[in-house]
Amino acid sequence: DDAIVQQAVYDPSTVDWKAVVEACRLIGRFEKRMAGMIIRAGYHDAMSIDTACRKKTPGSIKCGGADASALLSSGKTPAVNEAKRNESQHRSYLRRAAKAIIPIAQKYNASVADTLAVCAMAITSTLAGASGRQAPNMLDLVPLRVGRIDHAEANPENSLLPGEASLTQMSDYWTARGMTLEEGVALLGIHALMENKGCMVTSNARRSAAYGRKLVHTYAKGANISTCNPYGDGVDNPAGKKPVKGSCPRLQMHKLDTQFYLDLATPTVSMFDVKLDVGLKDLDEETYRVNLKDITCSFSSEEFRKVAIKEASDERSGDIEHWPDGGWLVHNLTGVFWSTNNCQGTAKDSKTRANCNHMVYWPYTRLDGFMAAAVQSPEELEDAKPVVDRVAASVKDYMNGSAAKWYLDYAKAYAKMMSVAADWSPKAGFPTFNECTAYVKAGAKDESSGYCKACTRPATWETNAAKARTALAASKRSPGPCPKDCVCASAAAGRDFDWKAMSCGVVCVN
Ligand code: HEM
Repeated sequence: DDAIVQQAVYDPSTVDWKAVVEACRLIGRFEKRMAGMIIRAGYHDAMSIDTACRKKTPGSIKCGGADASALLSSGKTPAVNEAKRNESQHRSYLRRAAKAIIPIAQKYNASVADTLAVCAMAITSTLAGASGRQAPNMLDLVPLRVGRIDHAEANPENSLLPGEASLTQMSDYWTARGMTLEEGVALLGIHALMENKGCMVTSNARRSAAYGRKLVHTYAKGANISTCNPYGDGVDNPAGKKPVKGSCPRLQMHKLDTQFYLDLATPTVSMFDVKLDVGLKDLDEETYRVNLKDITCSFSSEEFRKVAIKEASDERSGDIEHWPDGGWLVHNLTGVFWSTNNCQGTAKDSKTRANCNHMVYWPYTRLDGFMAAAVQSPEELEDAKPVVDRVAASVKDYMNGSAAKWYLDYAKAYAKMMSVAADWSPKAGFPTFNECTAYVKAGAKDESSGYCKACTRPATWETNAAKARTALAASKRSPGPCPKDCVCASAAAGRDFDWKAMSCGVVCVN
């Protein structure tokens, strides 16, 4: 019956979006690294698209898109579980994002896909921005449509761009997904958030036999190593200490500005492969100690650092083979190496010189390195000139332009990316983020409408970071069966949601 199906349609206008945004910001304030992880999760969710499939069957949910399948798909193999794929392994970021996002969606009766899109755009405001300011909330810059429908079925495998792709492949990749190359370049500026930007303070970086003679974060025995973002193991720095300011001019951790483009435009950039094929348990004591520092350095909260230390020590003692999905150190990164020679005053371009005050080694992807080459040494690239020129023009634009311009372009591109292949509810629309505060609660069912009864916001609504902590801790529970009194699941029948794989929470709030 049409009327009943219509009733079951997801209506994003009933969601208290302002509260959703606030909840996302609490997550970011609790652990700054969660910003990068959630932003990356949004990207992986939205752009895992089988473009041939989409061409053949436009709008088919099986072809991929921003449907929260990155967070909801479950199963034993990568084919049916996006979190188990290679590209999802790094620090288990998809799992961490799922644990933060799903409870928020449940609480506010929003789709998980919408919650992920909204959070990924709002959480930027928990990071430092350009010139000592706070980075903007991207939702303040552009409107974001809501009404995405969730699908717990995994999006197609092998549909994300590998880190070693060429510029031509990158151009084709974005174009096939309805995005422009320029939008892709604007999005990649987010790689400013890649981990360990200036965490470690030492001049003793060296080549390591254990790492195949690659330059890594390995240091001469007894080197005086300190971190700009002190970690909380209680040995070198007191637990929970905030990142140091002032004495660490190279610290870029948790800072969202145009540093990515400035780096790409730094003279004497070169790339090398870091094949981390040695597990923690095979490292000598000194190297292990430094690696531990390095690992914990990129987290801002004591809680996440403790987990990182525990998991590293479990891996070292052989209790877990890898952490926790088999992805601890096995991912292959391409390092991008900047000589600082030209920073001492020989560089012709004063703007560039002024901005190359970073460590000699920061991790970026090989693709990022190719983008640097488009600016530095285009003759070395095999890509067609128009592609190289377009990449170089965009990079230079952001290098020379104001951060405000990049923020705006990035926000536009991110909102578009989260929308191009979404499956929309007929009630999709643009929220003002100031809508009603009503939401549904578990247990009671309004017989006349078939929905859960609306209820008012409890007086004890969470307004502080301590509560975000609780939410995170609670979210570590694996999804259980629907509570007995949760009679509202049927209200979501029209939403094509896999209730077996997930808890019933998208409708029912515990
Ligand atoms: C299109 C080509 C892209 C490639 C090849 C790529 C690849 C990668 C790789 C290899 C890493 C590092 C992981 C590691 O250390 O093992 C990374 C990190 C990251 N990527 Fe991308 N990425 C791409 C696009 C994007 C886009 C469009 C976004 C979002 C707008 C994004 C957001 C991030 C973030 C935030 C991180 C750091 C996450 C963290 O805190 O660990 N990436 N990416």
